[in-house]
Amino acid sequence: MRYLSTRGEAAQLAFDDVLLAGLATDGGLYAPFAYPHVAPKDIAALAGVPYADAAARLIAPFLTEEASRAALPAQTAAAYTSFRHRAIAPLTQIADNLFVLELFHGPTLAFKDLAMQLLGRMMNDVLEKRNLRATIVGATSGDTGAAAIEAFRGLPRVDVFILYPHGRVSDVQRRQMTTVADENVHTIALQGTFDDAQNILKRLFRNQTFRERVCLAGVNSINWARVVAQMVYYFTSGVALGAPHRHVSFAVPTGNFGDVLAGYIAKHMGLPIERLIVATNANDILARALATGRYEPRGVTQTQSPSMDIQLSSNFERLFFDACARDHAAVRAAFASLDQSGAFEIPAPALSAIRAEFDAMSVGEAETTDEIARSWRDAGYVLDPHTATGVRAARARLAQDPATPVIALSTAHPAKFPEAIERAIGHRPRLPDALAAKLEGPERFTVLENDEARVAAFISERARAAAA
Ligand SMILES: N[C@@H](CCOP(=O)(O)O)C(=O)O
Repeated sequence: MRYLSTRGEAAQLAFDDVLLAGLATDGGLYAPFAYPHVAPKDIAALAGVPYADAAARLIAPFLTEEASRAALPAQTAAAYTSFRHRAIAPLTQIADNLFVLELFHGPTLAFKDLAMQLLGRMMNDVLEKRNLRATIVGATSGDTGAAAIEAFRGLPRVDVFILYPHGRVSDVQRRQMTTVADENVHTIALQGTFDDAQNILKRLFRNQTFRERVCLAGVNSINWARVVAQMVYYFTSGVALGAPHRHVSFAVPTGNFGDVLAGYIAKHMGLPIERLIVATNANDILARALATGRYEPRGVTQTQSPSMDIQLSSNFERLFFDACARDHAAVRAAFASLDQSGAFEIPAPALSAIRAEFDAMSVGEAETTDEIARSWRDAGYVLDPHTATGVRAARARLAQDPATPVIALSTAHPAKFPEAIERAIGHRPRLPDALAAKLEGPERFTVLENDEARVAAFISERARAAAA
């Protein structure tokens, strides 16, 4: 399998190079030339298979080098040992045909661990094989940062710099990043929004001199390996509910569009998915884009689901690329228009293609609180505020099509957002003891203004790859 940039002007790469490259040099995102097909008998054969083995089977066709394919089973086996649930991603039913896929049993209590624990191992192996160092820079609205830090802390070949929006993540999310003492971890509180942080990150990737000097690598879902690792739980949960013999729908709380894109990849590999339902909070660019055909970010609104306080959803570019029949010029024109005039129109055939597979729904603050209270009252189940948007959207889908099961992705543990939970149900969920103890340490972070040059200088001064 080889990879091409959505914008068509960067070198075509093998998987291991894509893993280290992050964003393509032309500003596009890497995508595989084709999605590997999984035959119905091979989907059925995943029933009862341990999660790590299923991951190795499903991810292998995306790798280019034979040696990397050979190393994969050991990497997936190691990646999921730190999870607190034997099933890794268990399903819980909370209403008729409504299931919650619990993706928060990893070390940082969010779905990001499912991919990041594997990515850390894959990247480290490639760096060792090539005798290289890397400087990982990541942008986070709350969960990616902690997961990346946990996956890369203490690794001798890697320095990690995480940019988060100052004052816009929960206390638990912040402490998960700032109480880590390892010297290769640097946490930057950016005076801006997540979109500002991600914009800086993308500009750093397009600054060839900086990119080469620090051996820049990325772990956001701009990195294809993140998306591919997240595709696995769509298969395992779909199979648990009867795939390939039965269709299922998925409701996915969405900010940067990486998680729901992983569902789209699973569908294009052969998993029988009826609908992919995008759930957003008040930051509703995706719901508006699907409804109107105009992709137009507005100012970011702060909500009780901070990880989704995003207006510029990076991975929408990969979907748009496919929806435009992989026309690089159309992608370049759309994203140039976004840069220059702040919006682009989705061409009619592309919009129809997207609407054929996706629904979208924006869930407001009051509805989110109401959904947390309802699921607790009716099912005795505590949803985190992000998951609540997904469950709300799943209920709306079930009202239209009660016969097809809907799996709502539970993206984070409720204990990461105690205030939101207390507001809805009157008490705070407990953090798992091991994590609570870790968060007690002193905090270490640097506040930087929203300025690319300041951030670049901060990183250059500290990145060991730059000094080598
Ligand atoms: N919601 C994310 C934002 C970054 O998303 P990613 O999937 O591209 O890493 C977060 O919690 O940080």
